[in-house]
Amino acid sequence: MLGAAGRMGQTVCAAVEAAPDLELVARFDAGDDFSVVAGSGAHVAVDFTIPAVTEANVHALIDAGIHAVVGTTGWTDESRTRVTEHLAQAGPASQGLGVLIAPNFGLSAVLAMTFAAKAARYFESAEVIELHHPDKVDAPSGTARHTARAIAAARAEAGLAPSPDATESGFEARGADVDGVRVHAVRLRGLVAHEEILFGNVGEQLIIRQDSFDRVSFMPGVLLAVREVVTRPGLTVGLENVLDLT
Ligand SMILES: NC(=O)C1=CN([C@@H]2O[C@H](COP(=O)(O)OP(=O)(O)OC[C@H]3O[C@@H](n4cnc5c(N)ncnc54)[C@H](OP(=O)(O)O)[C@@H]3O)[C@@H](O)[C@H]2O)C=CC1
Ligand SMILES: O=C(O)C1=N[C@H](C(=O)O)C[C@H](O)C1
Repeated sequence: MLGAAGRMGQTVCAAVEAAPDLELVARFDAGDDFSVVAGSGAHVAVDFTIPAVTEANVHALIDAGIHAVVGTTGWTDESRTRVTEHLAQAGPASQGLGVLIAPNFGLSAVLAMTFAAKAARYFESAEVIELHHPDKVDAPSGTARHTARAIAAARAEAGLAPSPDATESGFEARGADVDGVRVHAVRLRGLVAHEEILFGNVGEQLIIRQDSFDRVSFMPGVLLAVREVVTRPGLTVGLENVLDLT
């Protein structure tokens, strides 16, 4: 487990230790030598660290011949491409390795994203609001970015015009622009991880909302990914692929 002492890391360690078919063989954190992982005999590593280090961790795991399940945010098209290329060029010890990166392992979040992508083509307006605990270091959330990109792709495929918006000044109040979809981030003590996707037409509105009230909500998805990644060579992005929701 990479990031073992973190909020997600501790929860994953407990879930793995409670799973009869899995064994926790190494806990790795900031300042530790990577030999803790490389020499552990691990088949699969789970990374919940920080955006600044997660890509380097994945490259080190590929070099060590260890499959990777990644929940850490901060991934870009470029960093994902580098992982795909590394997997393709990997030596004999790393042949057939799988890397599964998911912006969200919660079933409610994965379903919300899937439903939003399906709904996107039918509405003139679409915006995303993500709401999180105030200790989160990045904004907007990886989940909200993934959601907005999927909405944008569906809108583009359907030939929709940009969401109407007459705003002339004060654009900073309109949230981040993710591929033309506005994303708003709330940070509030008491929250864990929540997302609302709003769609509007003249005279009607659809709101899709999901709430992770506890980090245990991510664990079935993380454990499913740990079991599945060994059967999926190459890079997989999004748990929706494992759940057959695409
Ligand atoms: N995909 C999903 O379903 C979910 C994704 N996340 C994402 O997971 C990530 C972690 O979230 P969370 O657990 O809340 O964050 P935390 O800050 O609680 O945990 C991060 C952990 O990573 C450790 N760390 C920092 N640098 C390194 C390093 N170089 N090598 C190894 N470990 C390091 C930190 O140690 P230290 O504190 O000593 O620096 C800390 O223990 C975030 O990007 C978050 O957005 C979160 C929840 C669900
Ligand atoms: O930092 C968090 O807590 C979470 N991060 C992920 C994200 O940025 O989407 C997943 C979930 O929202 C919790």
